Amino acid sequence: MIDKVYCADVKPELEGQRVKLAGWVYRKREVGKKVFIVLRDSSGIVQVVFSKELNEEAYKEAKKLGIESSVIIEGTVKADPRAPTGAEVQADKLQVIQNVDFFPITKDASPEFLLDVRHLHLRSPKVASIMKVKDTLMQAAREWLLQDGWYEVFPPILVTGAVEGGSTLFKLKYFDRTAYLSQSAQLYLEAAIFGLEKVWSLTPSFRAEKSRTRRHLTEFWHLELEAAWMDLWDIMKVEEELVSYMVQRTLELRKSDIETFRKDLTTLKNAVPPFPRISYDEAIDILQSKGVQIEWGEDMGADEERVLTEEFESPFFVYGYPKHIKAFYMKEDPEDPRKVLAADMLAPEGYGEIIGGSQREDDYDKLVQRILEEGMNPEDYQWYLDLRKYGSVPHSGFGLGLERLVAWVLKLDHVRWATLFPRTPSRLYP
Ligand SMILES: NC(=O)C[C@H]([NH3+])C(=O)NS(=O)(=O)OC[C@H]1O[C@@H](n2cnc3c(N)ncnc32)[C@H](O)[C@@H]1O
Ligand SMILES: [Mg+2]
Repeated sequence: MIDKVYCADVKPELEGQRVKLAGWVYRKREVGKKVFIVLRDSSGIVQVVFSKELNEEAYKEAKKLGIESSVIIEGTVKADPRAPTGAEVQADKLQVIQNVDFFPITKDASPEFLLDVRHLHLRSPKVASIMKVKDTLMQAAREWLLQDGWYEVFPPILVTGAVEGGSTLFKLKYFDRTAYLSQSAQLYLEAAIFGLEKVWSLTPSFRAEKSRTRRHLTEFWHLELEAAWMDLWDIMKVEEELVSYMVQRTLELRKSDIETFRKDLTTLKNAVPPFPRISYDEAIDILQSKGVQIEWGEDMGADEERVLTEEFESPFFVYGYPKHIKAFYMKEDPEDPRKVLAADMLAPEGYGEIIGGSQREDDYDKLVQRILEEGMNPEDYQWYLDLRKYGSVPHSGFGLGLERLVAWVLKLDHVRWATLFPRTPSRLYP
């Protein structure tokens, strides 16, 4: 490994020190007998100056450099308030690893072109910031889950049935059988709670969603929790404590990356428990009072949720949805058989649903009935039904869409920017 420092390490207090840097040419300009390079590495950028007077050989080589050329440079740190980071390196040594004559990404590149060359776009500082924020959100989640006594488990991705409706399953040939890509690890997490009680997983989930919205991917990263003995209200508290810790910790560790995307941090700072809670009934009343054409019993889509989020300055819950618009596994509300014990967490600023959660039906016969009502075959879910035969317990859980959380935290205009290689109905390459 090269004995180097990072661009972000080059600060005014290092004035006079000799440093070695390795990275890529991010920007380049020539002024008189000097070449100014903005060098990029994983930590950020720093200005590097090559001058004919200091070292003619390095200066001549620097003149030939193209954008994104990979280089190793050595030189002396000089504090300079005019430099982008307050200090620069006056280089006297340049090793060109690979010179690039033409880099295809230009300033006026369209979003679709950037996605066509996503493998090259990943290196941009803004994309790197998104991925650092996503990394920190998940590191924070792991911190919280560990200290709160949750076990990470590793459920299968190759499965035999739907969790969230058969219409969004990706089917594949599994030897002489049919398999599907997992829509959610939930059912397997429910099996795990009888030994571990509180479990979580981070897996890719797959939805053959034809909806082309700014919040749908066909493959997304799904953080899911499941807990024995918890009811809906318990799991909602877990959700708000986890999301609050993730957001506040990321604000603490990645503030400058976040501010690259949004200046107003109010809603992020407001993400502290208790999050506001409204019932589905209250949500319908609010929407109708704002002129939205929606009746009780109808599902809220992205547009309705966007309107609803205008009422809040923090994430909030909507609970108590009608049974017929929700999944088979959700427990009927004992106080109102038209409803289920389900709650979604919605992010403000128009982002809407980031978490779907519920208390699960723990009665064998009622679950069989719900499976039949949904037109599914109980035999396909025999293993899942068994969990209601051998020491069934009240239990609840939820799934958080990691890209949707990142999109809200950074105010991205589409979840596709929150994942390394987005998958949508029209995009499978690169
Ligand atoms: N363990 C559970 O209880 C999870 C449950 N079985 C489930 O999958 N619920 S969900 O369909 O609302 O999806 C959960 C979250 O997963 C995200 N999600 C769900 N679908 C998508 C798509 N297509 N693209 C991106 N993100 C998506 C979104 O944030 C949802 O709130
Ligand atoms: Mg949902």
